[in-house]
Amino acid sequence: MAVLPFDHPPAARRGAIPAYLVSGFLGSGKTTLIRHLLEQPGMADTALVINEFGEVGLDQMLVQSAVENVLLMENGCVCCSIRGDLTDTIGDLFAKVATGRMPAFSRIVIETTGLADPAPIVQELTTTRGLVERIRLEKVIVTVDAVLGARQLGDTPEVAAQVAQADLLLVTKCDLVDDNAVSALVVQLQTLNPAAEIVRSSGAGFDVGDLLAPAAAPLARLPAMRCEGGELCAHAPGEPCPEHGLVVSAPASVRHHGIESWSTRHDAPLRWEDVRDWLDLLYSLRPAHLLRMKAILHLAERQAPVVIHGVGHLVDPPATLDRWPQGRPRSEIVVITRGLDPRLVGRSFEALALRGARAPARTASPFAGRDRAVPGIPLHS
Ligand SMILES: Nc1nc2c(ncn2[C@@H]2O[C@H](COP(=O)(O)OP(=O)(O)OP(=O)(O)O)[C@@H](O)[C@H]2O)c(=O)[nH]1
Repeated sequence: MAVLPFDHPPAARRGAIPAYLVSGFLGSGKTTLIRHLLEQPGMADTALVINEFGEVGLDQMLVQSAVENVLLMENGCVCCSIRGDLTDTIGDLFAKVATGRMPAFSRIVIETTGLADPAPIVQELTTTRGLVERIRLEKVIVTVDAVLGARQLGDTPEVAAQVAQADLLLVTKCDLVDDNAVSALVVQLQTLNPAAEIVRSSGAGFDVGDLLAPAAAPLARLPAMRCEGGELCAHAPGEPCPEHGLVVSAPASVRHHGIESWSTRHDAPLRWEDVRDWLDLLYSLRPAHLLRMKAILHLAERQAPVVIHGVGHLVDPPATLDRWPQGRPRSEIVVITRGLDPRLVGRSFEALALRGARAPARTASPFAGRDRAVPGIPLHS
C-alpha cells in the first residue's frame, strides 16, 4: 500500500506548529468553513494561505476574518502549475513574523483551489526541508457538496482525488437535500475512503467541534482509484477488489483538462438589470460548462457590496456584505469554465453587463422579484 511519507524527524515535528489543509471542489464550502473556523474563540492567532484559480482572487475578501496573517496565491493551482510556491509562501509568512511585519501565529490553515489534487501538496508539506521543521500537517479536511457531490464523484476526477486524500470529509449543504440523499453520498464516500471521519454540516452555523483535533488514524493516503468496471474504489493498484470482484486499475487522472477562468474588475458601478441579463444568458446557454462564478458587485442601486455565488449550474440569491473588502467600491468577478472559451464569457459580459455602465441607473433591485431562468437569481419583475 503506497503510504505518503510522514517521515520528517519526530524532534522537528515536536517544535512545529500544526497545519490544516482544506480542500474540496469548486464551491463546495471551503471558504465558508474557514470563515466559520476563524470566528471561533482562540483562532485569531491563525495564519491563512489561500490558493485561488484565476487572476482575481475573491476568497481573501469573502473570508472577512479578523485574522491578520493572510497570504493569497492567485493565478495557478498549487498542486500543479505553481508547485513549490507553497513552500515559498509559508517561508514568507515566517519571515514576516520574524521581521515584525506580521503578528506571530500558532497554526496555519491552507485553502487549496477547488481543483487541487491534495496528494502533491501533502507530499510537499510533509517532505520539504525547511518546512517540516516549522509545520506539521495535522489534518486534511475535504469539503464535499451534498447537492452536487454524488454526481461529481462520477464525472469529476478532481473530486474523487480530493476525497481519497481526506482525514476528515465535511459533507456541506446538508440543509439543501434530504437525509436519504446525504446518506447515499456518505456510503459513496466511505467506499472511496474508508479511513476518513465523515461530518455533516448544514449552513455556516454548524458546530465545528473537534474539526481541528488531530486525525484519529495514522494517515494512509492513496490516490483515487477505479476498478475495471469504472466504480470508485479504495484498493491499491493490482489488488483484487472484493466489492466489485475486479482488479483495480490506474488512478483517475487529475489534470484540470479544459478548465479555464475569466475575471474582471470594474470601479464604475454596474446596473443590476444588466448584470442579471448577462448571468441569465450565461446560465441559460451554458450551464453545464460553468463550474463556478463568484462576484462582488458594485451596483448603482446599492451602496453595500452585493455578493453572488454560482456553484455548478446553481446560483445563490444575492447577499450583501457589511463593508467593501478592499476599502472602496469595486466589482470583482470570476467565472471558471470547463470546455467553454472564457473569451466568450468576457464578450457576453461586455455586451450585456457593461451596456449601461455609463447610463443613469434605474431602480431595479437584486433583492426584488423571483427567479425565472437562472435558479437562485431573483429577476427584477
Ligand atoms: N445552504 C448552504 N450553502 C452553503 C453551505 N456551505 C457553503 N454554502 C454556500 O455555497 C457557496 C460556495 O461556498 P464557498 O465557501 O465560497 O465555497 P468554496 O469551496 O470556498 O468555493 P471556491 O473557493 O470557489 O472553490 C456559497 O454561496 C456559500 O454560502 C451550506 O452548508 N449550506
